[in-house]
Order: sequence, then structure tokens, then C-alpha cells
Amino acid sequence: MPSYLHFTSMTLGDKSARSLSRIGIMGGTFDPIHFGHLRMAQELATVLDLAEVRFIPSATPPHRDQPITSARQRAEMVTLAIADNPVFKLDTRELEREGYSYTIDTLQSLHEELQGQARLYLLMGLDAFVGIASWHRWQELLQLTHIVVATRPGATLPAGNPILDEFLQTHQVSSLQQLHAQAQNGIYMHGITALDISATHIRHQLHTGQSPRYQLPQCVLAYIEQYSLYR
Ligand SMILES: Nc1ncnc2c1ncn2[C@@H]1O[C@H](COP(=O)(O)OP(=O)(O)OP(=O)(O)O)[C@@H](O)[C@H]1O
Ligand SMILES: O=C(O)c1ccc[n+]([C@@H]2O[C@H](COP(=O)([O-])O)[C@@H](O)[C@H]2O)c1
Repeated sequence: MPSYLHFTSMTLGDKSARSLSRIGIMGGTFDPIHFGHLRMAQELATVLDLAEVRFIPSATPPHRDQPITSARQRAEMVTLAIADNPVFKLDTRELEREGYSYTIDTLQSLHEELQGQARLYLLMGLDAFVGIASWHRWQELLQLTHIVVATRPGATLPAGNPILDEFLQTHQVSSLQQLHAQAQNGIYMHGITALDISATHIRHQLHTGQSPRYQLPQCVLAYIEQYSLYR
């Protein structure tokens, strides 16, 4: 093949792959949403060059106690928290589904909606990743998305866990270039600013009459106070 033709086809190939937008999927209970979630989404959106991050509150989380506040209230708190960021979007598909909010179902429904026009990056903290082998149909997740894991204070990878070790050995990539070269199927670990904030601690503070101020957006705290949540 003449060298100019080879060059042209490579350029077109790169362009078409890059023109697919990258969408970050930020699932959570968000009971309530706080700066740990928002900062993680912001830092990963920057490093991955994401066109958008979808915040997807789970209606019925599969692996934990059920939320204190209603799905509608959690969605409203997310709406308030992300209102000033055009990259952040609320996605209510899990709230509209019956039954447990399994991530595999969410990824499948996103694929149906996006029709191959975007690549998915499932964002999660290290504490969530450590439990991933207990997720519903977890071995199919990477057929639909990349997984990007952010550090979280207090969370570490357990030593000598054969399932997680093999999952990482098979799928972990060490560079962003490698990650973006694949359509899905990669795991990428990224260190973010350590914010030792959790919704559990915020709920405890509210329940015991302490102020959780400066751990979550003021507009979310105002909403919590307006409806006397978590008392
Ligand atoms: N401070 C944080 N730093 C990094 N990741 C976080 C932080 N807080 C939450 N995450 C991640 O955000 C996602 C959603 O978390 P979730 O809504 O369960 O918040 P949480 O603070 O862990 O809540 P809870 O205390 O009720 O379990 C998970 O992937 C979790 O790992
Ligand atoms: O699909 C599953 O089986 C599954 C099991 C545990 C957690 N998840 C998802 O992981 C995300 C973070 O969960 P959580 O419990 O830390 O809020 C949230 O989107 C959950 O729906 C998903």
C-alpha cells in the first residue's frame, strides 16, 4: 500500500474512534450526595476527557440497607448538587425500573439508548470495586463498559483475593492511552484527592444534631433542612 494511503486510513480510523463521546456512569445511593461524589466525578471527568457524567441514583440498591430518603428526594438532591455543572447530568432510569437496581441492566439500557455512539466508563470508588465479584452478572460488566476505580480514604485492595487478582490481571491497563484504545473491557485505577466524606457519617451527624456543613453543597443541606431529613 502506498504510504500516503496507509497514513490516510490511520487518520480516519483515529478520528472515528475519537469522535465517539465518552460518558462516565456514576451510580450510587446518594443518600445524600456529597463532595466525595462530586469531586470524584469532576477529577475523573477531567482525566478521562468525558463529554458527560451521568449520575444514576439507584432505586433499590442490591447490596445494602435500603435508603432512608425516597428515590424522588435523592434525585432532587442530585439535581440541586449538579445544577451548575453542564457536564453533569441526572439519569433517572434506575428509578423508573422495578426490582433491584442492577448495574448490568443499567449498562444494557444505556447501550440500547446510545446505539454505539458513545463509550461508557463506569466510575466507582475503591470500596465499591472491592465488592464487585458479588454484583449481579459481574463478569459481563466489562463487555459493556470500562471500569474506572478512584481511590477512597479507608479503602484498600485486599491482599491475596484470587478472584479480584485474576480480574485485575486480565483487564487492568496502566495508561489512559491503552484504556481509550479499547472500546470496553479495561480497568483503570486513578488516585484522586482524598476526601474522607461518607453519606453514612453525614446521616449520623444529622441524626445526632451535629452539622455536616462543608461536606456537601449548601443547597443540598438547605433541602435536607427544609424537609427535616435524616432526623
Ligand atoms: N469520599 C469518597 N471518595 C471516593 N469515592 C467515593 C466517596 N464517597 C462515595 N464514593 C463512591 O461513590 C459511589 C456511590 O457511593 P454512595 O452513594 O454509596 O456513597 P457513600 O458515601 O459510600 O454512602 P454510604 O455511606 O451510605 O454507603 C461509590 O462508587 C463510592 O465508592
Ligand atoms: O449490580 C449489582 O449487583 C450491584 C451491587 C452493588 C452495587 N451496585 C452499584 O454500585 C453503585 C454504588 O453502590 P453503593 O451501594 O455504594 O451506593 C450503585 O450504582 C449500585 O447500584 C451494583
